[in-house]
Amino acid sequence: MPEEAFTNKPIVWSIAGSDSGGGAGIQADLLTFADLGCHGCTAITANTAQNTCAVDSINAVSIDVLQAQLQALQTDLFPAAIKVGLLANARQVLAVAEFLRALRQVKPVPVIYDPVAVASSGAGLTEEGIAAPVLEQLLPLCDLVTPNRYELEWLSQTAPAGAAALIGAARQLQSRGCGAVLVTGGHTQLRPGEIADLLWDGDKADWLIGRAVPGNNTHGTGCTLSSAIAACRALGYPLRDACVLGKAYVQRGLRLANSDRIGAGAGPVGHCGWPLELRDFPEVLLPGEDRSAAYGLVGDVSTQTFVQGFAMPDSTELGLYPVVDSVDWLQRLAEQGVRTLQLRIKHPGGDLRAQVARAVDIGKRHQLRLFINDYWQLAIECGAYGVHLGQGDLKTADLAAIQAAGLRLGISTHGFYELLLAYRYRPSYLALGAVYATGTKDMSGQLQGPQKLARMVALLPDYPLVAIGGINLQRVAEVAASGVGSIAVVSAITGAEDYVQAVADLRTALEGAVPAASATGLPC
Ligand SMILES: Cc1ncc(COP(=O)(O)OP(=O)(O)O)c(N)n1
Ligand SMILES: Cc1nc(C(=O)O)sc1CCOP(=O)(O)O
Ligand SMILES: [Mg+2]
Repeated sequence: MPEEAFTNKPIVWSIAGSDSGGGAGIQADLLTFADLGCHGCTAITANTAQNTCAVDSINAVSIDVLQAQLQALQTDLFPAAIKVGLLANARQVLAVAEFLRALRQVKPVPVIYDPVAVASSGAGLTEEGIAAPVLEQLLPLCDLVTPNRYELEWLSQTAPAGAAALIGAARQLQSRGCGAVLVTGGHTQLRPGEIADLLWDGDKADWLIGRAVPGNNTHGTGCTLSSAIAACRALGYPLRDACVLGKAYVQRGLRLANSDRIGAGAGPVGHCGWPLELRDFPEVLLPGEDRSAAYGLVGDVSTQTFVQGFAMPDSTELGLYPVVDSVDWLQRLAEQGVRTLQLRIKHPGGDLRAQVARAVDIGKRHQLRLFINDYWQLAIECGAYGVHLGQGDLKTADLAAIQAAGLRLGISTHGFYELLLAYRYRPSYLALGAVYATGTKDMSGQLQGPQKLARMVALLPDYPLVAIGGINLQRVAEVAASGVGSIAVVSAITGAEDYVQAVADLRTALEGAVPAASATGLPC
């Protein structure tokens, strides 16, 4: 039963070259895997002799030796994700592709390919003639390919000048059969001071914009990024979140290790632990914002950006936050002294406007923080306290009108990418879900669990944050340990035998709960 590895840590493989200087390749990959809580295994493709100044030689291992390593790993240490780096010649490309194809038949595993061809010093790292087997055999087996600008030129056979051309080249490369392409921005500053990576997933271009870090310790950034993404995939993060986290991990390494002095040339990027600080995370570019022209997104749907953000609630701690589907429920819960509530009518019957107006009236009489889900126009018309919108609504709702009317805005998020995107609007609160599976709404594929929740909460410790999804009395302590200031529930109240008791118990549990540094699952 090889795919059931005997391990309680996700196993990640690196199929890559050894860097004798310890800054890139296998050495960087193993440091990254360990740092992010994974066990790293290796299949070495080449033994390079290099230091921080130059690559003196590249010594490819034989196909037998490469296959022997892969075979040994497969029988005992089945991977949860694989990073592929330097492949020294066409024979290696074909052997790795053949192996991955067979492995897929056993169990699909995310494969992240960093198409290393040229060292940052400019030295060529592979034999001529590997582009064709890479494109034809390896690429279709990869979930993500992470070229830098030069590697993109090499593989797409184009010389993209400018952002729009980069998007075109990434599209073209992805159309060769891989799941997505992440073009790293270290070699091209499209705007001063910004290092932007482009993610093309076959559907949509996303720019992840980081800040340039002055300094020379940049060796191994590409290897570290791809191995961090592989580690995050192994830990269960979806691709977009894994890219955001990988970029944050590299940014943190650049920031914290930049005063290190290792070697006379470009020193290694740091490996400094799980990123928990917002300043290391990229900004997600919103289409239609001023600088989007510089990133080739002219003519896209217009988006409003908000320098000042939305009106804030009176407290960052919104407490117990029931989400209910009728005005009667609002009335009942307001009478129980609940202060934050949401009207979420998914199957409207009767006069919707009248229901929203009645809800707003109850809200005013009881001084509620009352959010109206979905119906933002009615919420504005009726003078509601606030509106709650999902990610899809952000493309269609008139956010400027909501803001101008002085309404608060809550936004749903599911994972790091959506959190960073929604945060760009500076809403009145951010909802993080779904913490657990729930019968109320199909959230499969968007479940976070308490540990991921805590890692997201750590980014915005002073911002109003709401946890939602499958939360009940037994889970309140675990959720509140993340430090989140509010807990939204549907069925724990509206499905309870005795809702009065349920409200009392949930409030007591929430008030008695304490944030715990250990909730992130990281060393404190
Ligand atoms: C507090 C809170 N968080 C998330 C949601 C989900 O909102 P949305 O994404 O708009 O999905 P629907 O609720 O409309 O199905 C919420 N309602 N409240
Ligand atoms: C409406 C909703 N939105 C979610 C999100 O994650 O965005 S989870 C969810 C359902 C919450 O219901 P319950 O408390 O019964 O699990
Ligand atoms: Mg909604």
